[in-house]
Amino acid sequence: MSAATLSAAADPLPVHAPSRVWWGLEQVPARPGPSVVAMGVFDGVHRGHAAVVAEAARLAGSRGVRSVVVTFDPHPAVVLGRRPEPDALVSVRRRTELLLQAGAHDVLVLPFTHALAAEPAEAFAERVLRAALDCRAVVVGAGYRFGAGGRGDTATLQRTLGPDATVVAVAPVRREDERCSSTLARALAAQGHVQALQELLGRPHRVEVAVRRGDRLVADEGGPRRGTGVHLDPLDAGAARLAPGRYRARVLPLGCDVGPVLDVDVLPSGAGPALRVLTGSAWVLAQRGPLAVDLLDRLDGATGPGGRRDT
Ligand SMILES: Cc1cc2nc3c(=O)[nH]c(=O)nc-3n(C[C@H](O)[C@H](O)[C@H](O)COP(=O)(O)O)c2cc1C
Ligand SMILES: Nc1ncnc2c1ncn2[C@@H]1O[C@H](COP(=O)(O)OP(=O)(O)OP(=O)(O)O)[C@@H](O)[C@H]1O
Repeated sequence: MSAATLSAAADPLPVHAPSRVWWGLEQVPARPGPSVVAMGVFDGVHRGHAAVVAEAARLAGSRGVRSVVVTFDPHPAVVLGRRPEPDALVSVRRRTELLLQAGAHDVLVLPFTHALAAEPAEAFAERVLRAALDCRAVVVGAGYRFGAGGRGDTATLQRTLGPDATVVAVAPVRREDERCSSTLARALAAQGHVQALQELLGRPHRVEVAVRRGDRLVADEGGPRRGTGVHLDPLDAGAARLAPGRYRARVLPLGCDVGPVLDVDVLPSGAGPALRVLTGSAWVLAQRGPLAVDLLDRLDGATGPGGRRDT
């Protein structure tokens, strides 16, 4: 379909309208305007995901329409019992932010339920992509499967959306010799390989925290040692459990892009990472709002994949 045909279609939401996040299909406006859709889970928004979202944004831009990411939460593998526990790399709220930063105009978060898992791929493409989102093109990674039994693929999308629709399969983005995936990213986080994780994500892995006030243990002047510092509470339980240990991290007021590099402990804990800064406590306590902790290096001897030291 030509750009002219697409722009001639009724579009009550102009392409320059502010970005939106729709929490469920019921929040999608009745006539959202034509779209280019990128589809998948996108936990952590790694470089492979970013390539898919960027391709959707590029196609949408060339056609004068909006790009919409359709994402599922919780992860189908968790809902279907293929993974034992919720272990997302980032919360779904942060995921939506990262998807918008990667170039999506809008994000549709669909609750993944057993009922949805049973829906055939064709029915999903018809109901959500075509009817709700007026989708003119779909972008997924090569080999992406969806729908009941995982039977939907790019051929299913082409057949259901018709010959005028464009279906793009993005070639696998790799880190070293491995395909980037959220599974790999979660494994690197769990092993504390934060440098490798940064290469995979294209940015440092971030944990957002609140400073626990009135709980300062011991002043850190005189050098870091266990039992000193300020506790930081993760803002949401979505972050995958990071390997306990000592890290070097850039600590930033949320929304800013400058801040000091501090030593941070990730403490063993039952419910996600609880953190403690060991240096710069005075700076941390002087901050008013929540902080972002961008993990840069492991300081206590973790080795990278293949035996390479991560520090
Ligand atoms: C619309 C839709 C999207 C899906 N997307 C994903 C996905 O992104 N990643 C994933 O692992 N499974 C996804 N699934 C789950 C599988 O495709 C499939 O439903 C699941 O493997 C259930 O298979 P079963 O019927 O053999 O149990 C999706 C399912 C549906 C219905
Ligand atoms: N390395 C990659 N290169 C290109 N596209 C990718 C890559 N990884 C995932 N995609 C695509 O990005 C979208 C979202 O990916 P999705 O989260 O479903 O897969 P994933 O990263 O392999 O996650 P998981 O490991 O949890 O299954 C899908 O369309 C998927 O095919």
